[in-house]
Amino acid sequence: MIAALQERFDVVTNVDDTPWSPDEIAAKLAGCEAAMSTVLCKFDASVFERNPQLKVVSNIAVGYNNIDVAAATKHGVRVTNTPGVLDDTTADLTWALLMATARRIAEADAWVRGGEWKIAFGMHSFLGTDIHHATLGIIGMGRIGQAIARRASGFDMTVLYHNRSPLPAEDEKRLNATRVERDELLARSDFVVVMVPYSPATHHLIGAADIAKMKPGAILVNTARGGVVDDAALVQALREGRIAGAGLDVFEGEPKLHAGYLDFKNVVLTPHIGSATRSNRIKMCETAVANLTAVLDGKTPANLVNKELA
Ligand SMILES: O=CC(=O)O
Repeated sequence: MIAALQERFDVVTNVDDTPWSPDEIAAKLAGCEAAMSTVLCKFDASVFERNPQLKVVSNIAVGYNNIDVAAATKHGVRVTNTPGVLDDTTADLTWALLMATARRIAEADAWVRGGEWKIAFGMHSFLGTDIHHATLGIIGMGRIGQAIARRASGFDMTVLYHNRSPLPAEDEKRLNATRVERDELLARSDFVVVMVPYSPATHHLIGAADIAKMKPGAILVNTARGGVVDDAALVQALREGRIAGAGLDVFEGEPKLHAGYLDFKNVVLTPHIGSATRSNRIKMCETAVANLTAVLDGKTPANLVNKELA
């Protein structure tokens, strides 16, 4: 991908996944018209103030909470993202976490590797939670939420969802999903999946009071963004045995983790890998290149976040 960009542009790269600070980004972008970034790099207002020549920040992600979009817009900088291409990949990981938590896969794997398997079939060993015919509640029924719902039909699940606005009736029918209020979803679901973007409005959307409304045997899955779930509240609820477990791919302040999570075998942890398959990452990069190139060619990019700059 970098080679493709180099055919047309002078490219400065940072390929080793070490995030640059806003100050470093501002300095490295001196003279640059375009930036391409992962969610690791924070583009705050100072980056835009110090780089009036900048035309576009092309994020290689669907989320863009690493970018101060209001500041970008104020400086006429287009912000783009990569929606769509990663929906199925992220839905797959969400299901992997849901199933691993329900059936205690990580815990059982560690047990076998630790040489603890002495009796061939344990009548009471690793009893988990049934997924089939259970109720799945999805908070945030955008494209990824819908991809998660589609997968539930193979498990004969009841699918509830909560969204600001209801889906069109034909989509609800196709997904076999029913819109309910958030409290009802929390109270009825065996699996609660959060799939909303992070913003000040969704900060700690799932906090202590919400977890308290969940069924005691329920499992919470977050593959959306750290900060949407209040980690301290979740750790406390797990400590009190309020819910059966959690599958988590994203954390507040990641890669730092709330240390409490490490105390629980009924929590499955992955390091923000929702979109991490080889073919999907290639698609994300291709989309990001197309967005960036469109702006530099004076065209409206397909995935413009600050649409007022179209
Ligand atoms: O977290 C990854 C993304 O937003 O694409």
